[in-house]
Amino acid sequence: QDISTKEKMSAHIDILTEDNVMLPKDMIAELDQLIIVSKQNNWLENEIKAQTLKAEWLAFLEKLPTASTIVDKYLPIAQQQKFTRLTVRLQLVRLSIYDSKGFNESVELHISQLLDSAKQWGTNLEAGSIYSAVGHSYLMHGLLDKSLIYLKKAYEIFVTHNDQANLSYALNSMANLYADLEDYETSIKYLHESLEINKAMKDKLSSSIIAHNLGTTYTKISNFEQAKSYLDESLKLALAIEDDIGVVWAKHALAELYVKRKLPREALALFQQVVVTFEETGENRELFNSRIGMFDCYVLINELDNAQAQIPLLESLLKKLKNDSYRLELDKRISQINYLKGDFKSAYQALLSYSDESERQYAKEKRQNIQKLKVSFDTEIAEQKSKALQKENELQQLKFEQQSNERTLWLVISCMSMVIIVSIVFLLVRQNQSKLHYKSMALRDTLTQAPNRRAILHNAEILFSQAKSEGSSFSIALVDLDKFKKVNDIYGHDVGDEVLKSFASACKETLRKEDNYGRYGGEEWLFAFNNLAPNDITTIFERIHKTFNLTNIKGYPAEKHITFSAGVAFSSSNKSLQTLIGEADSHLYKAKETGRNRLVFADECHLLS
Ligand SMILES: Nc1nc2c(ncn2[C@@H]2O[C@H](COP(=O)(O)OP(=O)(O)OP(=O)(O)O)[C@@H](O)[C@H]2O)c(=O)[nH]1
Repeated sequence: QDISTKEKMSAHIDILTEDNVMLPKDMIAELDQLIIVSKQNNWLENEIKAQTLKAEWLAFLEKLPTASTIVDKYLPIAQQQKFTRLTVRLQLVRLSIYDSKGFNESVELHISQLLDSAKQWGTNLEAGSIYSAVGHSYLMHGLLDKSLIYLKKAYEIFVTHNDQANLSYALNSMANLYADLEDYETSIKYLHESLEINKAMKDKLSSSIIAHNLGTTYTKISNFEQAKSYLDESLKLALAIEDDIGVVWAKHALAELYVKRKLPREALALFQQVVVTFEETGENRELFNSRIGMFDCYVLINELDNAQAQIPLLESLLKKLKNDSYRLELDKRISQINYLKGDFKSAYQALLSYSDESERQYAKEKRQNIQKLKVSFDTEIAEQKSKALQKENELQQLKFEQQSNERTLWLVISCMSMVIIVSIVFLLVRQNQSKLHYKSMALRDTLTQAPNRRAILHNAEILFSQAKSEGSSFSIALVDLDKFKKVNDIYGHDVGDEVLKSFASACKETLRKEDNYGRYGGEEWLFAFNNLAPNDITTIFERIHKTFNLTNIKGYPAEKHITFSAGVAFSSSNKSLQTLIGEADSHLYKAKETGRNRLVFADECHLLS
């Protein structure tokens, strides 16, 4: 392999990580080589990558102390260098090491840390690996409900990513779980699925392990035919890949199957083979189990001396194992062999010891179960608490969102209210304005914009009453434009209109605020004055006359003057306004009669200049 550059070596280690075919010992040898090269070149990431893969393999081969040394050294470095994926993998190796020491608080703590980091990975493969390892760990410690939760989580992630290798591992763990629940049918179903995947991947090592599991499970349900076929397959695969441990395990399982099938000689032959290997590898647990198997076989074929010969060997193994359940197994056999050999006293003593040990173990197991339940219960409570906290946070968040929505709603409502209020105010103002407009229209002459007949009569009435109550003088003047018909006839009605407008403007410009005037009808105008002497009235009309004739009237020749005539009447004690107007009218008539362009009072006349 070309490992001449850092990148090439890294890619090569990735290929090794995916490799399912290589023999374990070749894999370890290759990794050791890569570790040396990366150390020489200072390729730290490659070194950790290779060490991680090596630790995974060692843990898988149950070489836990060596795996542990690697994890202790490289996990802190991976964390420090922020090699997150490698960190997760090393943490999982550490979990499997802790697992082997039994369920305790450090396992629980490690699991909760791993689950925390799994959350950060979402549905990535890393999260799947964590869930799978956690599920496996719970499974090992008999916490089956928890195990199932995490194995299923892992299973879903692996299906999504189509990660066959991990999928088969999760399936295998699930199969073990159902076997523990004594639901062997489900267990076998998962094992078959897992085996198919591994066969498709040509992963002989995993296939051998799963075939072994299938064989032992079929043994449990006494389906000896299937059991034999899968154990044979497992043995064949293990031999093909020179997996010594796999070979021994398969033979061991076959031997147990033969014991169950009451074929002690066949079983014995296999046990005799496996003990040699277990003695070499120092796997004392398996060695002990095999020697117990041999003992049982010798008893079955009635070779009691050979059976008895196993006892001291088992005793010395037990010293190394320091396991109470093995003590029980051994006491049972000691009692049995003494009984069979007729040494009833020793048999009885061994039975007593068996019974005491059994009682002690039962009590211990009970305590352990209680402890286990307690840990499980505490975890459950912690989980519930964290869930409650999460829910509370979610609620808080919702509340906050609701509040902000409410605030927005109120803002919208306030804005809308403001808009509505402004609109209403606007409409009210408009309405008021138009009311004023209509009011002004009702009191104003539309052509000249001067007060109309209604207005001038109304104003005159007010002034008249005021003068009466104050005892001041009040006078009325009725004015009529001279020969206005001619203006219309000669210059047109429009020009006539312009003349009327000019007269109105001349009046407005000239008169004081307190004087009142208005268009009485056609070209006739009514004026109402308070506190004015005839002279004052004359001055006013002179001024109006002047202003009127100085005004440039559109369509009317400037040199041609328009004159007007007026009849003035003064109030006296009991005259009404109408009487006064009537008087003024007759004075106007007089003015017209006497030559126009003049003011006629009751007894005097004034010519306008
Ligand atoms: N252009 C115009 N003419 C009007 C209006 N109102 C009345 N007139 C005209 O004013 C004229 C009034 O004429 P008359 O009352 O006969 O008298 P006159 O021609 O003014 O002559 P004297 O009053 O005798 O000086 C009529 O021809 C009306 O049609 C108006 O609003 N616009």
